[in-house]
Amino acid sequence: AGCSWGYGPKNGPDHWHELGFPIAKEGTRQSPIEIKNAEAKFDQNLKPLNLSYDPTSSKSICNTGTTVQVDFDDCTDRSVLTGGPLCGKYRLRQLHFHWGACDTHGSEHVIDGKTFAGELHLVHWNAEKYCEFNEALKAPDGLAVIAVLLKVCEANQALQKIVCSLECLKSKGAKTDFKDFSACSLLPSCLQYWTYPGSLTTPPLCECVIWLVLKEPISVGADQLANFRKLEFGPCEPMQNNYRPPQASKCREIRKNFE
Ligand SMILES: NS(=O)(=O)c1c(F)c(F)c(-n2cc(CC3CCCCC3)nn2)c(F)c1F
Ligand SMILES: [Zn+2]
Repeated sequence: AGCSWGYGPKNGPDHWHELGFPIAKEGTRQSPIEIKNAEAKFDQNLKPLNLSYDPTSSKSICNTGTTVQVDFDDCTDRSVLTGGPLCGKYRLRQLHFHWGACDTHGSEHVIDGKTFAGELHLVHWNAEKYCEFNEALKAPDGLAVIAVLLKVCEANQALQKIVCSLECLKSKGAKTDFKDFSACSLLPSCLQYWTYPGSLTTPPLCECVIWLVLKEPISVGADQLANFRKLEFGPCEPMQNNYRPPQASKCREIRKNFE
């Protein structure tokens, strides 16, 4: 079954196409991409994002072996995203992070040539149109992921609950209860965004994501981010640089809801 994918020199993004995910090379809407603001088209028909998250829907937090992830109860419409370019109601399933070995890089999306220290992804799926998540993965409008860029400056109080739980999540597969977490507390005050059709940024790289990249980053403290790097991919392998670099835009249109 070959070696499983990761972010190392032998199983990282440049190898994913030969590890069972040919779409990595052959896909037409792969993510992330570089966003050039001047080339993004303002679309007045784009609605504001409408988030309604129930803090009691958070369940657990785990080290998946490639990221740290908070899972939510997505069996009913407890935490949903509507509006923006979306048709229908998208249920929040999980949130997770990507980050670098140092504060100069680690984000997946690159904005006008600028990389950020990390990126938060809030993963939603179209529960109005599809019966389950794995079905939504096969549809061009199956998922909606909100991407929030992380910039290193003052510490972020809303992140602290996640940072505090990291010490018991060091090893791959570690998992613990994570109740009453307010996902919307992680969002910046301004929800202006760029949007484009893309994919999961990790295998299986399904081309099922409507991306919503927020223009305003959130802050993260240098020591908060240092705690993320104490997690491990595997024994003695610090979890860092778990990001995919920008992929070919292949003449996709990027729209924005701000001028
Ligand atoms: N970076 S991203 O693009 O925001 C992003 C996502 F949007 C995801 F949905 C996943 N994802 C992966 C699985 C496992 C499934 C395991 C069985 C096969 C399908 C995937 N569940 N969610 C993911 F890993 C990820 F990185
Ligand atoms: Zn992600």
